[in-house]
Amino acid sequence: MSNKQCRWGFFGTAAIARKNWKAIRLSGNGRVAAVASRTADRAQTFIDECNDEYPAGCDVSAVGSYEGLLERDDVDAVYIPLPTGLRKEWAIAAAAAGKHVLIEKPVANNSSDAAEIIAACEDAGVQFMDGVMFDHSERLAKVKQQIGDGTTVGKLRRINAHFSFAGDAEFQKSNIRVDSVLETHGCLGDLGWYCIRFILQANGLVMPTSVSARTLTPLQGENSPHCVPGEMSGELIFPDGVSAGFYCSFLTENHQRVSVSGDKGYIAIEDFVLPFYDSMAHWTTSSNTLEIDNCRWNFRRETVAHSIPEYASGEANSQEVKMLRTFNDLVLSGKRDPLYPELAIKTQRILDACRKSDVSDGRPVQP
Ligand SMILES: NC(=O)C1=CN([C@@H]2O[C@H](COP(=O)(O)OP(=O)(O)OC[C@H]3O[C@@H](n4cnc5c(N)ncnc54)[C@H](OP(=O)(O)O)[C@@H]3O)[C@@H](O)[C@H]2O)C=CC1
Ligand SMILES: O=C1CO[C@H](CO)[C@@H](O)[C@@H]1O
Repeated sequence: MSNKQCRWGFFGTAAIARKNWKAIRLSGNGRVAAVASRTADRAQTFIDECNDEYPAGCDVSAVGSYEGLLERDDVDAVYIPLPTGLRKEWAIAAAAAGKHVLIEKPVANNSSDAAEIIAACEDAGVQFMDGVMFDHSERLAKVKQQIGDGTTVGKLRRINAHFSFAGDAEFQKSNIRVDSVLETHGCLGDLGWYCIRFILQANGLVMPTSVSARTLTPLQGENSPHCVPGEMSGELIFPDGVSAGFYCSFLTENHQRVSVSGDKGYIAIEDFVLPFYDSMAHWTTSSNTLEIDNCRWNFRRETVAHSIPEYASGEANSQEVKMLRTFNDLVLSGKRDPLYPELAIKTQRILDACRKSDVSDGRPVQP
C-alpha cells in the first residue's frame, strides 16, 4: 500500500462513479488506480471522459473484467456501484482479496446477504462502508447536536422523511431502478434507504420495535420479470413514544424534506440527500406559537435559519469528499470503524421489514 494515498479500483462505469472519481481526487488522500468494466473499451472511455473534466493526476488503468480488478496489487480499496442484485459476490470476493469495500446503497437484496458481506470484510480485516454521503455531512452532525440539546426539539416525538423524483417514460422503461433483478427494492432501496438512514441517525441509531409499509404504486421496467416498489410509504414505531414516517417515490417531483419534531419545536431540512447547489448547507429550527385572544387567532412563525459552509458537491468540503477522505484515512491508518457496518445493517434490516410488511398488506413487522 502507498503510505500516503489510498488507491482505488472501480467496479463498473456507473454514472455515480463519475461523482466519486472527482471526490477521490479532491479528498487529498486517495487516487483512482484502475477502473474495471465488462468491456475494456468502456472502462477506457470512462477514464478518458472523467480525465477530460477532472484529471485524476495519475495513470489510471482500464481493466476489461471485474475479476481483473481483484488481481491487482496496486488497488487498496474498491468502490462497488454495480446494480444491487449483482454486488454480493464481488463485495465478498473483494474482501477475500484484501480490498477495503465502499459499496453503494442499498447494500444488498436482503439483510442476510448484507450481513454476509459485512462478515467477509470483518474476517479479512478490511473496512466496510456504504455510499450514503450525508452521513459525512457536517450539517448532519450539527442537526444531531440540536436534536440532543433538550431545547431545540425538546423531547423527540416524530421524524418525517420524504425523498422523491419523477422519473420520465424512459426511466420507467429502462432504468436499473425499475428492474426487479438489478434493483429489487425499487424506490425503497434507491430513496427509502436514505429516509430510513436519516430516521436512524436522528434517533440515535435506536431500532424500531414495529415497521409497516405499503407499495402505493408498483413499477415494472420493460425487461423486468417482476414489479418493484415505485412509490411507497412506511411507519416506524420506536420505544419511548417516538414514531417516524417516510414516503419515497419515482413518480412525485423532486422533494427531499426531513423534519424532526418534539415537545419544544422542530428541525427541517429541505435537501437532506443532495444539497441544493450552494456553498452553504442550510436548515431551519422552528418553535412557532399560536396566540388566541377571543376572535384573534395568530399563528406566529418563529423560525431560525441556520447554515454552515459546506459546498453542495464537487468541492473539497462537500459531503461526498468527506466520505472518501474518511474512508481513505481509515485505510491508511489501518483502523476500522464499526459505525459504518452498523449503520448499513440496521438500515437493511428495517428495509427488509418494510418489504415483509408490504407483502402482507402493511401488517406491522418487528425488524
Ligand atoms: N450514493 C449516491 O449518492 C448514489 C448511489 N447510487 C447507487 O449506485 C448504484 C448505481 O446507480 P447508477 O450510477 O445510476 O448506475 P448505472 O446504471 O449508471 O451504472 C451501473 C453500472 O453497473 C455495471 N453493470 C454490470 N452489470 C450490469 C447490468 N446487467 N445492467 C446494468 N449495469 C450493469 C455497468 O458498468 P460496466 O458496463 O462498465 O461494467 C454500469 O455502468 C445504484 O444502486 C444506486 O442506488 C446512484 C446514484 C447516487
Ligand atoms: O442515491 C441516489 C441519490 O439520488 C438519486 C435521485 O436524485 C437517486 O436515484 C440515486 O440513486
